[in-house]
Amino acid sequence: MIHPTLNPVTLILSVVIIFLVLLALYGRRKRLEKFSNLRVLPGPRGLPVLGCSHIIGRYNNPWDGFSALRKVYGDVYGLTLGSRKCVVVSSLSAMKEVLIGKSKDFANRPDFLRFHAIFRGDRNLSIALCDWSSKQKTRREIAFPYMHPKATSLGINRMNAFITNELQELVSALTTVRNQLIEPRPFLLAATANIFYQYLCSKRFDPKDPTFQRMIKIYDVVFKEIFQGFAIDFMPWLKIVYERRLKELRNKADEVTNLTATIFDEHEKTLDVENSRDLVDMFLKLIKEDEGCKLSREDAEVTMDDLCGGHSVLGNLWLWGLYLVAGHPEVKEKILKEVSRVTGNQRHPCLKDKPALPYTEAVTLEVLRVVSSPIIPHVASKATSIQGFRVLENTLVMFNTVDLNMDVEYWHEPRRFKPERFLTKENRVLKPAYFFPFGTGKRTCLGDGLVKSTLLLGLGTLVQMFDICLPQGVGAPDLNTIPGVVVPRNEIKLIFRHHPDPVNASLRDTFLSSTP
Ligand code: HEM
Repeated sequence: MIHPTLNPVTLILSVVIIFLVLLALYGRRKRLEKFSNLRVLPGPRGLPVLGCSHIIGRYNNPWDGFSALRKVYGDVYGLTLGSRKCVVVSSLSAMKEVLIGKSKDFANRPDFLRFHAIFRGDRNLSIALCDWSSKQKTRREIAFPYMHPKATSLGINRMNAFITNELQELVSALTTVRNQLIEPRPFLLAATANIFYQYLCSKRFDPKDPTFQRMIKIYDVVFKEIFQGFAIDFMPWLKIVYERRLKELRNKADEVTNLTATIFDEHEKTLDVENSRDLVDMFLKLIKEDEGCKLSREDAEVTMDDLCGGHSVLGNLWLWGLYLVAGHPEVKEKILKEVSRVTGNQRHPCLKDKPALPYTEAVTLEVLRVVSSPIIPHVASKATSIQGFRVLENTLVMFNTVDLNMDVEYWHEPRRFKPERFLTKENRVLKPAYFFPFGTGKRTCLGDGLVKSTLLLGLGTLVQMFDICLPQGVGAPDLNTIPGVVVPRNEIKLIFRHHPDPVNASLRDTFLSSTP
């Protein structure tokens, strides 16, 4: 019997609402059932507001903190940093599960306020720090082949030409300060910036151009920002305190943005869709011709900011490389011997020489291992699991590659700088599957080709031309303090001496006659 105050419409609505509530409850139960087979992540208990930030904050290098916690909680553990749920993965199988096996579940990036500030207020404009989307798929599909030219292609010839020309410029610049104790960083950054701008945008700057120098400085600041963890990342309510700093960062990034916009304007005026000159042209062509294309000019510009900014990462890695080589005279000797044999010291090495330079290539891999650049954190786009542990949506995943690259299970004497570990008995380069310095899977690095090529020729050429030395009284690099520290904490100083005769005498004379 219908209640006298209940009309049929109200009744039907009530039934529908009850049905929907039951359905939602059933769905939730099903999800919980699916999840109930999963284990709860072990990990330290956090404090209100701070989470476990106070534990990690005790260490000089956060990766030391994450490694210490691994000893207590295992290869996969959870912790909160501020208000963010995080998982730290340290074993090879867990990393592969996240990056390859479940790459779809973990394809997003952290939503840090700093990342928005660096990329025009919207990190999704950037290619490295955006969440996964069809737009990201499109721009990776264009950028990836361009950044990885085939061995016999025109692209590799261009890459080789830009690298070798800039190395000549660099040798000239270093010749003017030979035998002096110098900070090589600005020299290296100018060289890598010009390699990148030429390869990506067909643009070369005079190293003394103030706009160029300012741009390099800005990228240096921005790059340091990206690689440092800040309280605001995990406690976004600190925004009020950081407001000024975020604004400064945004203003700096805007200067670079203006430069890129000018480069795009110049390209647009002379665009020939049949003959793309570079990656800028390829993006402009796509935007012009493909009506359904989700990529805007702003997306393309910020993508270029992002890729060109990679020169700063490479400059720092190269600096670490020179420091490590200078601190290991036996390695320096072997590079010199190999390069001299291959070039006869009548020329500098080029990319065609790569197969004949296995030792120098092994040195580049050893530099990458020792420096152990962290993989940019990933974020779970849905509730999922790692190694049977429950992981909630929006959880941030950090990869402890420092532990992996220093694990005695994989590496003999991991805290020693030994390039030979990457060589087979037949003197061939072998990169083991447990070593992936550029990440792996859906969001793997786009710059690895340029990085490996520049580092190979950069180390080979500079060792060929100079006896690179540490300052007197400075001991060999301490391999306990370098891993995970992408930007050297203290400015590295080196001396570039000319080799005594007869090593590369003719090459050296070329530079001496052309420099004051
Ligand atoms: C100098 C040494 C470098 C190292 C060791 C390095 C390493 C890495 C790593 C580990 C990742 C994360 C992969 C992942 O999340 O799974 C990454 C991402 C990325 N790298 Fe590099 N990188 C280097 C230089 C560069 C350079 C020079 C460029 C630019 C040309 C570049 C462009 C990128 C981009 C765009 C991504 C993000 C890709 C995406 O999210 O889809 N990297 N890199």
